[in-house]
Amino acid sequence: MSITTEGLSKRFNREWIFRNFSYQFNNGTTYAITGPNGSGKSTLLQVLWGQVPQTSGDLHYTAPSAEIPVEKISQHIAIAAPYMDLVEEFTLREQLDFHFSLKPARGKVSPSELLEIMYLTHAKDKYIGNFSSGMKQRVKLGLAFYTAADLLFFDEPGTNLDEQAFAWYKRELAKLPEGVLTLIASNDKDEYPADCTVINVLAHKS
Ligand SMILES: Nc1ncnc2c1ncn2[C@@H]1O[C@H](COP(=O)(O)OP(=O)(O)OP(=O)(O)O)[C@@H](O)[C@H]1O
Repeated sequence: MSITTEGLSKRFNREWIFRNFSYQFNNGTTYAITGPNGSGKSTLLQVLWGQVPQTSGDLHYTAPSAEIPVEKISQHIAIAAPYMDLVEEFTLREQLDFHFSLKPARGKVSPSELLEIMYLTHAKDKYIGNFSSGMKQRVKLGLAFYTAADLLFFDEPGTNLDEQAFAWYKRELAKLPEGVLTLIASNDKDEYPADCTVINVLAHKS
């Protein structure tokens, strides 16, 4: 999967968040979206995954065989972001079953295997609403890593993770299969690979 933007622009009220952003995000590549608080990292990600409409410009998703229309892109993406909520009323096991009833798992990993991968088997019958913020973040990341998606979006992935969980996040990131396009919005260099392509939103304000 690749994403091509042509003159992509987003304005909230009178403020241009980014303007005339033309770029090709290539298949199998990892990108960091950087910029200070409020510069537009989350907005750019949300426009790129088709949730927030752009003010002007074009956005194209291309799979190896064909172009994918924006209304079908949700089948190809996985997202872990602070504003994407889990279902608080579900137990963890129910959350996993629900998620994988909507989207297939990467490498046919089973919910039990994913519980182990996330180091959360002990919490499988606990309600998500009673999880700590770090546990919730591990679930969001685990679901994103193990959904069979061509496009992965992470917004502030290290939020609330302790040292051990952060190391786990880095290991899982490094294990992603070739061919996955990964975008990471972050201001923390540790959250994205040192050799990835960095795009600073501030460079696209005009
Ligand atoms: N729905 C909205 N309506 C109006 N303004 C918005 C909306 N969403 C975001 N903004 C504004 O757009 C700007 C960019 O916000 P955004 O959340 O994309 O920044 P960010 O770089 O991700 O910030 P942070 O590092 O704090 O997460 C901010 O000024 C914000 O107030």
